Amino acid sequence: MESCAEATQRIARISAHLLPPNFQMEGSSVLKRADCRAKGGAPGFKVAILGAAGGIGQPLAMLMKMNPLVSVLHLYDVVNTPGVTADISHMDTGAVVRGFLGQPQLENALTGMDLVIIPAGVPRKPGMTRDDLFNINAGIVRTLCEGIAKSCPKAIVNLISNPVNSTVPIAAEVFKKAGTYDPKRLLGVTMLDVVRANTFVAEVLGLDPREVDVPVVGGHAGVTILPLLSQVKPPCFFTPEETEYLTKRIQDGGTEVVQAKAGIGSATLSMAYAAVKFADACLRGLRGDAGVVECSFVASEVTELPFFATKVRLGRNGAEEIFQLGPLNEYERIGLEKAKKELEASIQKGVSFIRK
Ligand SMILES: NC(=O)c1ccc[n+]([C@@H]2O[C@H](COP(=O)([O-])OP(=O)(O)OC[C@H]3O[C@@H](n4cnc5c(N)ncnc54)[C@H](O)[C@@H]3O)[C@@H](O)[C@H]2O)c1
Ligand SMILES: O=C(O)C[C@H](O)C(=O)O
Repeated sequence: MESCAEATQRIARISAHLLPPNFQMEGSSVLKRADCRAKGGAPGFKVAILGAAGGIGQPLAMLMKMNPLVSVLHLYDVVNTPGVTADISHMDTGAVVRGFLGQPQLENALTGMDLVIIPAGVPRKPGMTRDDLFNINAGIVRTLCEGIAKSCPKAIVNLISNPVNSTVPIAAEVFKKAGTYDPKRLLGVTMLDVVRANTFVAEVLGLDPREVDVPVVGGHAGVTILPLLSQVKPPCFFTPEETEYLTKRIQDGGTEVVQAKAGIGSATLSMAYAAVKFADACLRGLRGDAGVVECSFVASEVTELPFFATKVRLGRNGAEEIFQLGPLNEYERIGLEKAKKELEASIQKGVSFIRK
């Protein structure tokens, strides 16, 4: 007759074999890495998502698990990562998934990472601006970036948390303080503006959005989002009414979603899609692919401001080349002046938050 202790040991042995080898929670006693045949040694990059249990974090984690360039995926949040990690680890794709819960596990979540994607922080509710998120999200971004400076100072950082126009300068100041700042490796994610611009322009022109390329420059809030409709590919012409409609719709795209969600939050699914599109471009750059170009909010000398979103070429070191704005029409020149005015204040607010 099997004793109670023997039965417990037998069940533990069976469980260890039933659990997928690519699921691990930091501190888990059920399955030790040593018990697994899979060691996560497949070629590819190590990616961490900070804020992985959130509205963006979950679909982003799912899509990154599907990315063949990712060999190891670390999911960090202050809540709910055990469930998200268990769930995503059942996907039969190559990346090994590990979950990390709470501040004491931040260091392990970050150690050895090539790319860190940050969608941690609170989202907007109707009636709020992105700047209204500053008070909460600035502190979150500071803490996470201190962790990056300590545990993976060479990682490329994709910063999604709003207000991006201020959180990127905050991250830069944290890295400067730690002595690890490399401007090429810190990228504010403005890809959703490009994704929206491609979609809305394609709608107006009657084209497939996948054939359309709209540069969106400036920053990521209201008038700082500046679509350059005069530079759309394929080359096309817009009436003044179309230009006004498209510019406003692209600038207010985030608010359109916030209002439609009516208090539940802001864009999550389209953002996860955009974040993966951008992260994939960063990974292709890291791999050494030639000609990887996307828009991003980065340290820049394109204008007199210290940060600005333009097209950048992504390479082994991050944003290796920053492209100039190119020829602007009168409408865009006026938009640029408005964008710079608001951006300057947002950047300064971020810098002061750390320097004060
Ligand atoms: N850059 C963009 O284009 C863009 C687009 C959409 C949303 N956003 C921003 O992304 C952020 C997240 O949006 P969401 O809809 O996923 O919000 P959410 O509230 O659904 O998820 C945020 C997650 O962050 C986690 N979090 C909070 N503090 C943390 C900390 N200190 N460390 C780690 N994780 C922490 C929360 O637990 C939560 O799981 C918001 O600031 C939002 O405004 C940016
Ligand atoms: O609008 C928001 O608050 C979220 C995000 O910045 C967006 O553009 O959808």
